[in-house]
Amino acid sequence: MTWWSTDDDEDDEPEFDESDVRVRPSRRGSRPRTKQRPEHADAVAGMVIGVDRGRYSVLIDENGPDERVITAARASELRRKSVVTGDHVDLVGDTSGEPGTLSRIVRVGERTTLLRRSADDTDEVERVIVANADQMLIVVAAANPEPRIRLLDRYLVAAFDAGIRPLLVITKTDLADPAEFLRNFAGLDLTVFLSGEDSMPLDEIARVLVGHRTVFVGHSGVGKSTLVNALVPSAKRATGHVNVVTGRGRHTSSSTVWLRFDAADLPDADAPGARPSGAEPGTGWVIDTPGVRSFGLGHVDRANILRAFTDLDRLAERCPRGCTHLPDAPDCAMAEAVAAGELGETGPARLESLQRLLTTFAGGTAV
Ligand SMILES: Nc1nc2c(ncn2[C@@H]2O[C@H](COP(=O)(O)OP(=O)(O)OP(=O)(O)O)[C@@H](O)[C@H]2O)c(=O)[nH]1
Ligand SMILES: [Zn+2]
Repeated sequence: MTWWSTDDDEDDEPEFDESDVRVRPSRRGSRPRTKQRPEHADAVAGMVIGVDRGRYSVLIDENGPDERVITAARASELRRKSVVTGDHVDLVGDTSGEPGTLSRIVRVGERTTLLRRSADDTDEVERVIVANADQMLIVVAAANPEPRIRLLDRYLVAAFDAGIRPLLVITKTDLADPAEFLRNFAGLDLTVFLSGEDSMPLDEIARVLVGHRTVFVGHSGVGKSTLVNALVPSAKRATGHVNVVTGRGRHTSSSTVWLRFDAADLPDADAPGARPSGAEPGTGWVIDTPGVRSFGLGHVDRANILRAFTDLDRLAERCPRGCTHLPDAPDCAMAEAVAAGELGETGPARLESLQRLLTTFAGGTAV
């Protein structure tokens, strides 16, 4: 997985039934799992950044001299294999991107992460939001609307389940002090940015965006658009109904919008001495989710929640078989270790967070 300990073996990775081919080596190295299709040896690599009625917008030669967005369809040989935004794909046919041309996607690369949601918590049918994002930036307001613990829990579970590292931005700190709210999450290893009307921590956020694909999520009215526009000034023109990604793409019906983040585009980046904290130059992706109104978690596997709490998860093998790890679980090794102070000062808060998430969201059998 992408951000927690990777020393466990490969069996712990989520299994995506579509991942039997890969076009890029995974970060785990290159096990020879590729099904070679020599007939497409000359295929061009790209990344899907929009899906609209069976047509895919694919970015080719990212940051290169021939960068372009082309339109593609799925080759019939892919059969029922799905193609979603964020997928790394291989293309054949006309990849020029000239108006009216259509390329063919012949391979889909193995996904490192997959962010999904259900329609509601009882629905096990999942919809993919984005593949291969490695961070989720959760935007919560300190007030107006009031922050809600359960809502943040919900985002965290979605991130943990996807194998994505969560980050938190608290906006509107000029209206209220979020300290009390944040105390509920003290046990989590969560990076928190505080943002107010006249004090947006753009350089600090920029530093975590460079080199990453970060999905932005947040409830309506929390100031997500304000933040996105500040981080990606060119997005200003793009808010509303037309989503321009690189100036060439138009993607209206997918629930995600890919915006290129470039640290050099931040306000005052060129003014001498204007950036004492100095965001590293570089680019990344801000993936906005204007169409995502809710995060149903009917598909979530409790093992994925546990895995986000590496220190506690390790103790689970000392638990009685079928232990729920909840407050009423007899002889739970986690509770015993925390009570014995084995997990340090933040141990109790971490266990409480884990129990809260397991109680509220985890389906499936006890592990
Ligand atoms: N006081 C204060 N107001 C803010 C701050 N950030 C955003 N706002 C205001 O909050 C309101 C909502 O901001 P938006 O950026 O439109 O919120 P959003 O999360 O994109 O909401 P939707 O557009 O409904 O998805 C706007 O009136 C903003 O000006 C902040 O840090 N402090
Ligand atoms: Zn237990």
